[in-house]
Amino acid sequence: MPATSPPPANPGLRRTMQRQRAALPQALQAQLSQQAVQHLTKQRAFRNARHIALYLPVRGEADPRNVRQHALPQQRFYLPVLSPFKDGRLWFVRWDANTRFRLNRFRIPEPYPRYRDRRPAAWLDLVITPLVAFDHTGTRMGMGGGFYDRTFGFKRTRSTSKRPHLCGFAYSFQQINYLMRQSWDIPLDMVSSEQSFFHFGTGIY
Ligand SMILES: Nc1nc2c(c(=O)[nH]1)N(C=O)[C@@H](CNc1ccc(C(=O)N[C@@H](CCC(=O)O)C(=O)O)cc1)CN2
Ligand SMILES: Nc1ncnc2c1ncn2[C@@H]1O[C@H](COP(=O)(O)OP(=O)(O)OP(=O)(O)O)[C@@H](O)[C@H]1O
Repeated sequence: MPATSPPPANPGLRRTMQRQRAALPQALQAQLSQQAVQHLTKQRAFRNARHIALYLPVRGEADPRNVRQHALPQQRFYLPVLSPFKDGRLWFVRWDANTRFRLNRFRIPEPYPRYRDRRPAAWLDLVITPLVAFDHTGTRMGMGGGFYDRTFGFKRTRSTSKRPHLCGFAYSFQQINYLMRQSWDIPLDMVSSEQSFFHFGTGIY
């Protein structure tokens, strides 16, 4: 990798992958998502996790919502909310039967950002992340807002604690040979797709 600053993230690839994702027929989205849910929920990383962040899928994203059907009694679920402080970070707010939703500025439903329902990012065990593309080293390309990278930036320096584990959730066609890792990128620890479950690195989950 060159020592000079990296080129900007590839907007052409991002758009192509987003379009391909949105073009999947709905029944196929549901079927592939269900298989990825099965792979994920068999993992020790899932069974050992108590506080788990999911996301509500939009525009053809793989759908992790049925993960909750495999919930163990002690598990609690959370959803990302754009921080009301407009600092480009995500809050994670409890998702249960009482959660009320509104649309955020990207027209994605999110829980009302009630401070008392919020769990700091560092106190989550497992974060299921949406993604546009990923590679075999765990590099993630997202929607381009930098929200997950900013929110989990603390993982870079906290080498003794691997929590929370970041697990991408995707269709296998979203795997790309090689994504340039940017200086701010926080790599994924795992990815679940309909074909496989990937563990990157050597961490014990
Ligand atoms: N389902 C889901 N929820 C999520 C994310 C996500 O990727 N998927 N996010 C992941 O971070 C956060 C929201 N981030 C987002 C960032 C950009 C766009 C988006 O649509 N961007 C437009 C450009 C819009 C603009 O510039 O105003 C685009 O891509 O065309 C959407 C969500 C939190 N919630
Ligand atoms: N820790 C950070 N501090 C400051 N800026 C950041 C940080 N992380 C990302 N950014 C900025 O966010 C922008 C978008 O980053 P990137 O394209 O990697 O987003 P993404 O991971 O695809 O998006 P998302 O996480 O929202 O799905 C970059 O231009 C970068 O400058």
